[in-house]
Amino acid sequence: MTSRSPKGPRTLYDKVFEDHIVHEEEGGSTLIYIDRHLVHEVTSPQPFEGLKNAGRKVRRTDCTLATVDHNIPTMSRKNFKSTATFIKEADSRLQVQTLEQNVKDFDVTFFGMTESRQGIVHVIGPEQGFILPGTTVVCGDSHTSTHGAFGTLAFGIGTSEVEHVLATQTIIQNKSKNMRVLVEGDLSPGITSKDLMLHIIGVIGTAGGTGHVIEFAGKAIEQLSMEARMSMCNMSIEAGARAGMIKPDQITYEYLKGKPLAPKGAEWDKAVAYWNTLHTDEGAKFDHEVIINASDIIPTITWGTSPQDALPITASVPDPARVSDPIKKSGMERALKYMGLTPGTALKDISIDKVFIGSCTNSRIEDLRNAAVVVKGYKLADNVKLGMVVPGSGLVKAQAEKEGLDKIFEAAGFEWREAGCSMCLGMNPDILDPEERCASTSNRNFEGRQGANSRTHLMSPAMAAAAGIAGHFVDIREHVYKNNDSAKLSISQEDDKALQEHEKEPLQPAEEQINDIPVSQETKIESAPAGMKPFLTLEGIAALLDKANIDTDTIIPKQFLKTIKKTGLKAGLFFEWRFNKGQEHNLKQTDFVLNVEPYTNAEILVVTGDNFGCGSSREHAPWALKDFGIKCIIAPSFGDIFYNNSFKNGLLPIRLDQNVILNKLVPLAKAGERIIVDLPNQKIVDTRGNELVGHFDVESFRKHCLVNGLDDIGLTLQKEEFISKYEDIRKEKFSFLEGGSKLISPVRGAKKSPFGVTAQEW
Ligand SMILES: CC(C)[C@H](C(=O)O)[C@@H](O)C(=O)O
Ligand code: SF4
Repeated sequence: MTSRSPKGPRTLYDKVFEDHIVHEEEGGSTLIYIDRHLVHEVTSPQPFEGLKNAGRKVRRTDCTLATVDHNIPTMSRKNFKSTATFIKEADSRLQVQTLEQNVKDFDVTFFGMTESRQGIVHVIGPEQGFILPGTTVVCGDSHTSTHGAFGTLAFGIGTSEVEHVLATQTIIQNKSKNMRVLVEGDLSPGITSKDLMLHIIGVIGTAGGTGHVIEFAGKAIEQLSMEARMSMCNMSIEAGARAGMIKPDQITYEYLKGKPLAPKGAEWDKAVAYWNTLHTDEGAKFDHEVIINASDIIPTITWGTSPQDALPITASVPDPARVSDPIKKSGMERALKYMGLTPGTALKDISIDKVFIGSCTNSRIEDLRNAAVVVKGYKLADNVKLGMVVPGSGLVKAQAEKEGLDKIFEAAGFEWREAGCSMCLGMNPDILDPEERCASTSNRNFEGRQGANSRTHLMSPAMAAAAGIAGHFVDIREHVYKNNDSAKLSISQEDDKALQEHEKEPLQPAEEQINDIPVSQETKIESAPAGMKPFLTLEGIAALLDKANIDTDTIIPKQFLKTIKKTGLKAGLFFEWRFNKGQEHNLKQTDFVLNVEPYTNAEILVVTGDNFGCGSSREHAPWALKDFGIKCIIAPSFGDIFYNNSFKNGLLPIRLDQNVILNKLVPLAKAGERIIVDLPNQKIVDTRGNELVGHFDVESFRKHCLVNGLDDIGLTLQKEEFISKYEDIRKEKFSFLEGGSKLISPVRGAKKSPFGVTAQEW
């Protein structure tokens, strides 16, 4: 088994993956080198603590760049004195201060709150030229996929993997499958890459890309700007993909040339010569291909609680009565109830309470320009309580102010804020009140995402801005622009009619996520290091979750991510489902399965729907499940990052065919009977010894680690010889990557920041 593709034409993904192989393990796992590691405050406290405890250092500080974004308030920093006084919320403050301390202790380049290069982690990296074509990029954040716009292999990782990368500059990976989304033809005027991506997710579904790396290709993609490409690749994770990629081209090079960390002179020429080889060869095979006709796409927004609930703006709220699949039907009913919507209502008739323009999907300068041109000369509608514009970085903010965009927004009644994640997930004070409806340019509309019981509709910046002006959703093509040259865009009635009938069934998710290797040989039990308990046989009660697309925001909402520890997360598990706010805001337990006897003692979750653990990379999800007592989850498919994170925490995720789950396991779960999961023999039996599942797949390396309770940082460090050999070759072949974030320098007049690090202005 090798992760190298056979001789012959290769895809863009094959090429980048193969150029980073440090060592191939038995059984298909591969150690790959990581060129760029972005770090933020939410997923880094535990890894840095892990390094400290083990006496390890950050292997390549030049390959690492940190900032603060999720927790920070977005109000004016004019009177900023210190983090201690500026961040009022204690847990948020502690997380930010912990990173401030860690970057000092580990000598990591950091854009803190006192300087203009701070911003959302996925905005600041490209802005500096830190992200270069052909590199491998990771971050403890699912939207790392953004950087695939440069032809990088970029993906989100869990907190354990953050520690692994900090310590070893490598990561253990299984090669994903290749998928291509070919977007043929031209996008119509006014249609953005956000509309295109929402449309694609609506077509393939949130599990459509699971186990794959998607390459976006075709004429419509080639015509997109770098910022528009980033918005698209950003949401590859919402399509379930490991990563999204677009081949680098002239547009990429023009964007990069002159950026502070982009190669210069002869190194630039050497880099471009390499980058020009980064494309899918003629005749290369994709495991899966989807063809989209760009001219089919009209402005698209979401109506439900999953990004795949996307419809053209001309459509109406869908009717569950027309859906036959019982899991889909009940999911849809639940979403409509949550969103407070009635089937048949025209999307354009839905009124809104708030507008959020920001997030790593749509907070770059082009996004702000597109929104500003819409609001220019208008005021927010009377029913709109708040419109917020949150630039992606201090540099975006400065550029927008130079162009006068802030004044346009403020004149219309929008609030102009400082850079950060803000209301995309509301870890800071920017949240919606219960039942408030928001036109949002972010990427996730999960239950509770922007605040408990909040209602999020995803759309492009221009559409969100127009909704703010009108007070309800509008078709941007009908917007009348004031004081500028943008003409009203025309709608082809025919196109609209065809698109109204949009209830397309998402494609089935890939039948297997990763090539599992059944293990026939006996697994040798080695003694486990302290911390991870070996996983052998588990006997326990199974609780049933009859739902698809259970995202990690639902498993553990954002307010529980502010911890700097891995423990004590049980209280937050399925928080919105397990608790209701009673009178005087006392928490009351609901009749959610884990609150009901005997399932309060469940050790196994049996999930009937696809894509359990989709969405965010938060390793807090497996931590919370483990803390509750869950040790094994059985589902038809899992979100890739969650699947990975589970193994790192001794939690066994098992993928089984939906029919097997329904026929063999659901009856026992409903009866509250115990089942036995036998990992060494890879089977499931009942307490009388009857076989329920004769064989389940699990990759041999993962099984080995679980059965032996092994820490994979220790294992990787034993490969030091291979890592340093790779680094020697890299220094020659990819000399233009050397130096990295260490080449960032403070400018003249830089001031000392309150925590003693020189503020870096640019
Ligand atoms: C906090 C972080 C782990 C998370 C992610 O991985 O996506 C966040 O950025 C999000 O958008 O939910
Ligand atoms: S998705 Fe939202 S919370 Fe996550 S990194 Fe992007 S802006 Fe931040």
